[in-house]
Amino acid sequence: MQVVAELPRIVIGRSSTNVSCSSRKIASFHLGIGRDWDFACVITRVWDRDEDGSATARVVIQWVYDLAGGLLPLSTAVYAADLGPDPRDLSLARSAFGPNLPRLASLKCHLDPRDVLAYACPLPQVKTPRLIFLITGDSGVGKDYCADSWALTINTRSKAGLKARLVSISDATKRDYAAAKGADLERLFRDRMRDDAPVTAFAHLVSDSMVLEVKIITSPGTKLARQGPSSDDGGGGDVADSCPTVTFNNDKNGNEAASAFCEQYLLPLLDEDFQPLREMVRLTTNCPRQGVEFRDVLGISKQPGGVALCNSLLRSDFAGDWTKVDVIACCETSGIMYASVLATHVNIPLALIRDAGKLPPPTISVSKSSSYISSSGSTQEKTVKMGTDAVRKGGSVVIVDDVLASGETLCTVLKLLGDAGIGAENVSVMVVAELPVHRGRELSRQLDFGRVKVQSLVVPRPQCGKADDRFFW
Ligand SMILES: O=P(O)(O)OC[C@H]1O[C@H](OP(=O)(O)OP(=O)(O)O)[C@H](O)[C@@H]1O
Ligand SMILES: Nc1ncnc2[nH]cnc12
Repeated sequence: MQVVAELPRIVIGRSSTNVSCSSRKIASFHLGIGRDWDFACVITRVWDRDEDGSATARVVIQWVYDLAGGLLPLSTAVYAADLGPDPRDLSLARSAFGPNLPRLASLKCHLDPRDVLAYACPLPQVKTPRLIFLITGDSGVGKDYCADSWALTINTRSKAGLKARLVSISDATKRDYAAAKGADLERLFRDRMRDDAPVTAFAHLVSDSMVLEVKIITSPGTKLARQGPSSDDGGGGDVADSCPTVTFNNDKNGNEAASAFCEQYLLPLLDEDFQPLREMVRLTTNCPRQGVEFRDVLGISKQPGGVALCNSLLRSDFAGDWTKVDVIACCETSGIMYASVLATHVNIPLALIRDAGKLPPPTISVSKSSSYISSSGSTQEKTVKMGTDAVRKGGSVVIVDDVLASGETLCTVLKLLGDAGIGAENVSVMVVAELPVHRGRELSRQLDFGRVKVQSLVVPRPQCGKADDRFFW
């Protein structure tokens, strides 16, 4: 652990036997922190090698930390090398890396998920929010009021002890986010948070979190009464392909209705059962090809109780009414496993969509681009088919799949259903795991399927052993 701080500059050496803060090393610090400093303070104490790990060595090291701790507030910058893994080095790392520290921590988390380079630097834990509720609605419907109420309800009532944090998506938030994630700040500033499809616009930017939209509406009379006639209506109004996760009617004054809504609709989304399912999705890097992160969603079935848990969540999380669903549609291969178990339990027939040549005629067909995982970089196309009698024209269909990634598979199924006379307004989608980074919702919106309600059970957990999973935001 070595530190050079400015005004006064501090060089702190911790080493056994050989004092390593030679003038050569100090010279190299010059390169590390620039030349605009006047002097460096070198703090060094030594112990004999055979006292490594002894009480004496511990006292010596503590002395260095105490002295550095006293001097750091007086410094303006720090040069750091060989920090960690001692957690006491964290404050030195903070001083050394300043506002870049969260970004460095996030990069380390992604590039070294198993913490092989534990000795490189003691970095803070990256806290990834498990779930983000985007509260939307026209100006004056009471977004701030409801957000306050719901955060309070979550913080006091969540059985899993999850904590909610309120954040407004201001320029400052975007700046913090860009610093932490290395995102393109210019683009974040440019892209307005679109009220008509905010999950689509936002989810890929926070791709380790589940993003859900809670839309607040009121009658025009209530809005007028609360806000006055001269208000500027900043919201998007009713948009044809708006598809919020849940909608809250905030016409009644007082907290009672908001709090009851949270209990009924939001708290179940924080159900503890989603967490084990999320953890069952293992990650393999560079599979099936270099640069690809494979999420083994089908592997849930290899874990004790995995299929049963998944099935029960698919059943209970569905925002619609299973008794009004005519058919569950699924596309080979992996989706069929989850769809068939679900179909058995909700007693609904399956419409199987299979590769050409695997279903008896008569069939209808559509061409399909490869899924993100199955494509080998090229744009391969194949034909998939469905029996003409698999769905009734105008019937109500739920598509079930294991993964939503690029959305190619989902859009193919939607096209096929469209050709069979099932309009987007009669279709819902349930997937076990969503990988927002591949922007499947965006593709479905581009192809005019924005009105289709897509629900996913989990966004697989970020592969960082240190993430604090009790942290809701
Ligand atoms: O959103 P997308 O990029 O289309 O990815 C999602 C699809 O990818 C997988 O199918 P795939 O046919 O690759 O593999 P499978 O045979 O295991 O179902 C998965 O089962 C989904 O259907
Ligand atoms: N299991 C998976 N992991 C990663 N990307 C995918 N795209 C489709 N399926 C996927």
